[in-house]
Amino acid sequence: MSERAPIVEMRDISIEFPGVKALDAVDFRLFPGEIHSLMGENGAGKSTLIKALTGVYRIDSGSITVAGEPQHFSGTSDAEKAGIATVYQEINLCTNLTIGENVMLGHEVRGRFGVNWKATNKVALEQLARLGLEGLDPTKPLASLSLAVQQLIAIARAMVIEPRVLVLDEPTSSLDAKEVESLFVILRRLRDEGVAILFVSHFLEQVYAISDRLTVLRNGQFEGEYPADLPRSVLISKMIGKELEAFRSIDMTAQASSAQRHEATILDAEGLGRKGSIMPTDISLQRGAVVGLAGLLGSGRTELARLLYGADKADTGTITLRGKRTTLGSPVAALDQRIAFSTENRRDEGIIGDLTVRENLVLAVQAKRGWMRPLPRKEQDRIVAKYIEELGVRPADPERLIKNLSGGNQQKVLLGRWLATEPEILILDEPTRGIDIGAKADIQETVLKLADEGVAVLFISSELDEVVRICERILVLKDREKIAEIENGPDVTSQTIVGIIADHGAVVEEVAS
Ligand SMILES: Nc1ncnc2c1ncn2[C@@H]1O[C@H](COP(=O)(O)OP(=O)(O)OP(=O)(O)O)[C@@H](O)[C@H]1O
Repeated sequence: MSERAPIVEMRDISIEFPGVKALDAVDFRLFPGEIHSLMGENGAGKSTLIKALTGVYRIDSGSITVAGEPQHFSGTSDAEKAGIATVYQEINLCTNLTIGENVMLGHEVRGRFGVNWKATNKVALEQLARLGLEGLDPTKPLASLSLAVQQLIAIARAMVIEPRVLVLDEPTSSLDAKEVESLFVILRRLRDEGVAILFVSHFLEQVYAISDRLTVLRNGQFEGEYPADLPRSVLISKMIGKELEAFRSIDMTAQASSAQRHEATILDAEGLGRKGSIMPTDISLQRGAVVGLAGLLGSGRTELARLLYGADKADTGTITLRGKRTTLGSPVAALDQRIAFSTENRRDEGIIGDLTVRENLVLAVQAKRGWMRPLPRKEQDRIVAKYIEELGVRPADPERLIKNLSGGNQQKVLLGRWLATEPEILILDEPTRGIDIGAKADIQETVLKLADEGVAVLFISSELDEVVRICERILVLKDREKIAEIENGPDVTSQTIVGIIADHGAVVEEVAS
């Protein structure tokens, strides 16, 4: 590949934020017709490099050339003009418009009397067909599509400008396995047409499945550029800068410790359900046990969790907490009962960007005490120091605005916020999403440690491997219904769960149907 000229060449790129050198003399090359993954731990500088390439950030020094032309981006439209299109993690589409309007937004075909919708929809259809989505009707509302298909629409929209480079920042973080495969079919198709694709994901499996080459960043520096057949252990050690044995194997910890524990039921829900959200379900949580909720997106995992911590009201069933019938009217009432919930949706429900790491971390403790009784600063400092250390938040600066931390580090602060309330029941919804492999192991270990200390944990994750690794009991949900509950053991693998879901027989949505 390297005999050909790169379409993008970034040389010696540096970007500094107050107190952090986010990129330090980084080189990066992208070739036409390749899928290239940018790899690195949380905070390594991946998003910053992408933002430099897409014109969101100005570079402090270095040079960017696209197709041999030197570029000086002072905004995203400059990057677009140079042929660089971006699809961000949070899809920027308008749900109140049609599919065609979304694809063509800003590029509508105009006639003498304004927009010619017939012609616009025709072009939209061609764009969709290019991605193999010809089955979709451009005149239908966008809202009629699943989130996964909306993501494909976002790509169709990005492709309208006929870009030479397509940048995808964590495009798979809310897709299930089948949806990821549909996305990959489309990416391969575009690659084969000669588009250069830059891909960021924390899912190693996916990186290996889709990439031709990899660039690794570490601590804001260029670590290396490799073909994508680099052995995994080598890749990981390049990302974390240590040999792999520094990694702890925690596979057996869950099963060993669960055998020793006396498990007392702390929460027992019977027939808990809510119309349109989750069918009546039995679930019980024990002190010292990690119970997993597995299932595809939309299977009702989060909906069930919301009933357990009082965010939604159940319309059937009962909750017995510490032996007493209870109704939890709100999340604050749940906190009073020492039930904490960490959400998967860190941007909308979790993180408050304009507050510092310290303020974000103590928020739940403060809410629990009541806002009239401010937490003494000394106590705040103690809590903050403890969780920054335990969870390895980087940079370890409590006074930094949280919006300036990398996504993975924000996720760690969010987890710390709930741990700080010292819950007896901890509900974690996708706690390791967007988190690099080193930090993931740290969080999994923290969860097991909490269980060892007697906390009852409900662990929700789309990554079945992770559920199997740390949960001792697993509830499998499908189509808003519990379809199985299994004890974990040496014979249980992620394939066992996939099998349970597949055998249950319902049809998974086809992308273009
Ligand atoms: N706007 C900003 N102001 C100050 N510091 C920032 C800003 N954006 C990023 N940083 C810092 O720059 C460094 C690189 O962050 P970046 O978001 O590029 O990492 P990343 O590799 O994308 O991480 P993740 O995998 O967690 O998303 C981090 O230390 C981060 O805290």
